[in-house]
Amino acid sequence: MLEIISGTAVKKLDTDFIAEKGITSHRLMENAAQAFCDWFESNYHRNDKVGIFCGPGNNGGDGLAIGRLLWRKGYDVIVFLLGEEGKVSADCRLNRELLPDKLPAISMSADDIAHMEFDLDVVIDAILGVGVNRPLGGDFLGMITKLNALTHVSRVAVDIPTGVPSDECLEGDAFKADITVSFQYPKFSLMFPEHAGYVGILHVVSIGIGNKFMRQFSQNKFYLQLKDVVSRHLNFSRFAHKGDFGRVLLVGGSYGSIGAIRMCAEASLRTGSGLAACLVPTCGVQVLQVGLPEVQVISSNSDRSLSLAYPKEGLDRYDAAGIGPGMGTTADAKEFLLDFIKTFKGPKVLDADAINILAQDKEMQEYLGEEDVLTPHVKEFERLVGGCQNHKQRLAKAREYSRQYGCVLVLKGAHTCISFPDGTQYFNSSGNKHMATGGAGDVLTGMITSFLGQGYGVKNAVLCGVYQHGLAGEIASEDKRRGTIASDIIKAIPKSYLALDVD
Ligand SMILES: NC(=O)C1=CN([C@@H]2O[C@H](COP(=O)(O)OP(=O)(O)OC[C@H]3O[C@@H](n4cnc5c(N)ncnc54)[C@H](OP(=O)(O)O)[C@@H]3O)[C@@H](O)[C@H]2O)[C@@H](O)CC1
Ligand SMILES: [K+]
Repeated sequence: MLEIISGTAVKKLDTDFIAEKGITSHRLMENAAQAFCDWFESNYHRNDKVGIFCGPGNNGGDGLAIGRLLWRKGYDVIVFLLGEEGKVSADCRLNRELLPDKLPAISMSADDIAHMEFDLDVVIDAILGVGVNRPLGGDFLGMITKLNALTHVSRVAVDIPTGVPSDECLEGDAFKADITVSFQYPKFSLMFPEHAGYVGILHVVSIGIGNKFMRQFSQNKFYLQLKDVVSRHLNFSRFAHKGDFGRVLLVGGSYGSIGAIRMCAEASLRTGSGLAACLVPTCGVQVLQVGLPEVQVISSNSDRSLSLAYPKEGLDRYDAAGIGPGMGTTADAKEFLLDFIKTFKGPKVLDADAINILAQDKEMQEYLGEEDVLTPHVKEFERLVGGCQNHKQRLAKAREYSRQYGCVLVLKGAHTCISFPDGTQYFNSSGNKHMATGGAGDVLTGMITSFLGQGYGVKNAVLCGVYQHGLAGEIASEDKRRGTIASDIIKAIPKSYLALDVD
């Protein structure tokens, strides 16, 4: 699994790796440039006009090597050089010298930056990488402002968009990439929503530094990819019966919000649960029985909201429970939740209104344990822990919350962050913007609950659930784009098993 290490550790990683492998730093830069070009070739045509903007450090060195390699492949390349002569790093200088004579390279003066017009199809930003140590100003800011204003170009950042610090939140402006191709591991700050408009779509390419080597820089932060979840899935034999696939109970719904629990239950079934039952107020019984004939429905003896008057016998029949979607936060619902948490002994996922209720009742949080999973979005999370200045602080608080209460915390977002009580954090790589739609969270709750019910350990259930939810979203939106709705994600769950090659 890919480690996410600090941007400031890169220099040491670089020198240690070079020393251990007995290679030159130039070779490592060449590997990086080659990895970028391999990705570039499968995404851009040779007749695209490519401008590569190269700064004075090693990020600029990468850009120069990329220019040389793309030019050799027949791309129409032009290189622009920025930065003071005195600051040019050794490998950057070497790559300047290696530029073929026929490859056009232009040193940009302050005057050029102000007045030059660019006629390009693709802009490659190799001005600054993880070495940025202050907000952009002067010529670099002028250049970035100009590049950001260009229309009808595709903007690609090398390693990290110029100006974005690798471990902190951006101050001031930065290059606004459509795509960022990051070397070896995603830099921590690429996970922050504050940087979404600068990073664009993130690709991580390997430059040959093995995981074993990266581990010594570990900060217990990992990037969750497809290959990391496949082996975490359980295999079921031909003789498996519905009991083996688990019985799950989805708890929630209130008058006008029965759809949430329906989506949650349907997602559980599509994820493979042998049996799904819903516990809802009576107003939801008919709706569910007609709308989703595969579920069993039990109800509390109250019409519009769940209440203490619910059937407690037989709860131990269920292997896992998902609680909260559409539940509301009425006094009845609060009483119900406290009682249910005390009564139900199996693993459970708490979502939506269950989290809102927990946030109002600190005492209830003391009942959380290692088999419990909380799945808040950012607003719900801040109701739990208080306001946060930025995502970096939010991630630190998520880690702390999980440690303090001994539960798993899934902070939902573009790179959903899963915090475990041992302090490890996993950042999800799957999913896309089209999943930002009502009900997508209910689907996730149903999926994680399903894996818990199928007998997955809590860690595997959450990692598999979060990754596959994103994958199903990607599949659903392939032909629907912004027209994707949560039910489409549910329908795509079976196909996501095909993509994972899990039967
Ligand atoms: N091990 C790896 O993973 C590998 C890493 N590789 C690559 O190396 C990159 C890191 O290279 P790097 O350390 O040379 O830093 P880089 O980002 O080029 O900038 C340094 C220059 O910027 C300057 N500067 C700073 N802030 C500034 C500002 N606001 N405005 C203006 N100037 C500013 C600073 O000078 P200063 O002004 O601070 O004296 C210095 O001159 C990394 O992102 C990746 O692309 C690959 O080659 C493969 C192996
Ligand atoms: K860059």
